[in-house]
Amino acid sequence: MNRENLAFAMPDRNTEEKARAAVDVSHSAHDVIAMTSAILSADEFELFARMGRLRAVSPGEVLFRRGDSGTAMYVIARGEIDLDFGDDLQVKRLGPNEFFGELGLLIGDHARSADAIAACDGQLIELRHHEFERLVEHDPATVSFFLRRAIMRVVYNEQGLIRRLRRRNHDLQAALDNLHTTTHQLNQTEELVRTDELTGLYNRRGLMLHMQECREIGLTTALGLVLVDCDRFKQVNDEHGHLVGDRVLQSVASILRAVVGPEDLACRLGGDEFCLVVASARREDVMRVASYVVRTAQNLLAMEAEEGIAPLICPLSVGACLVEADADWNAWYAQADAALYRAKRLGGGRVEWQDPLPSTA
Ligand SMILES: Nc1nc2c(ncn2[C@@H]2O[C@H](COP(=O)(O)OP(=O)(O)OP(=O)(O)O)[C@@H](O)[C@H]2O)c(=O)[nH]1
Repeated sequence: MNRENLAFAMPDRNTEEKARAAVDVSHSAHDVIAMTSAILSADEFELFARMGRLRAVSPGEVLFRRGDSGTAMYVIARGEIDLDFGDDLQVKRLGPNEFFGELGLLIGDHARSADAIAACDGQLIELRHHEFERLVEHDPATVSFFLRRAIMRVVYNEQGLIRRLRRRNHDLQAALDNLHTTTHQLNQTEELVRTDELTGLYNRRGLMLHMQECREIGLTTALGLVLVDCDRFKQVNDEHGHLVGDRVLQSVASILRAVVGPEDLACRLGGDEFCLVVASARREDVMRVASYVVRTAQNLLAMEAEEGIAPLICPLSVGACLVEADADWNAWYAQADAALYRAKRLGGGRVEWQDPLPSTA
């Protein structure tokens, strides 16, 4: 190689001193930085310049792409090269006297870990894998120093990568924890939106959402609907106060909770009106549930009367029916309410059944 052409590229005193310092392998921070830098010492540069070939590059020229199999190392004699490691890793810009692609020289057929692209006009020294033996024969001491530097650089880069991965892992874990917390809060909020505050049963909104979900999963079988209304509840409030009235409503909720199966749903529709959606298409199952509700209230009332305590419950009127899962809530309610109305008219504290009403369409 013409040494005059390379005169401009020879490392200056500073660069050389930095690299020389790296020859001393005591592991001070400074040494590690010098050893892991890509700036060649004067000896290294001279050796590579003597044994390699000059290659001119123009801006944007691609030397290799990530994943390409490489068998050459490059030393920058003039100009700048960008190494792009992809993802969100920072592009590394190398300048004069720096080297890259060393694993191509040292081990040959090595998959490149970055794109190498010329940032401007420049000149590179190219050394191929098969020339490695020649380098060793020519100047084993400098090659040995270069090898040590190359290994340290790989280890240093790897440690940097591990640190970055750990940090990213930590960030991901924090984001995941955040997501869990938010999901939990959303679930809690959704639960609150669906729940009646006083009794803990589903509220009307919860019932509507439940019906919507049943339709979305394609539930088409008939269901039982049990409409429950307190008898003379206003009187409880008037005679014993609102708090006692609240406690009575909570007792009704407890009876409903006790009778529902895992597939059924208990709901407070509002005021002193409740309902049960029973997952059965059999009249006898629905009537069993409805009768249990009325009888339990009656039994509790009998106990109260014996003990002469403030009311914990009141008589309940119930209307029961079978409804089509795909019919709308108004049709369900109208059918059950017809039965409930009869139960009230007959004096309350009883169950009435209603077959499907004639269609009004
Ligand atoms: N304590 C209490 N009372 C409520 C609540 N919500 C509604 N009420 C009262 O419940 C009463 C319901 O009265 P009505 O609809 O006349 O029912 P009722 O007195 O049971 O009459 P019948 O159903 O005909 O036997 C009203 O006085 C409402 O103020 C509540 O959350 N707590």
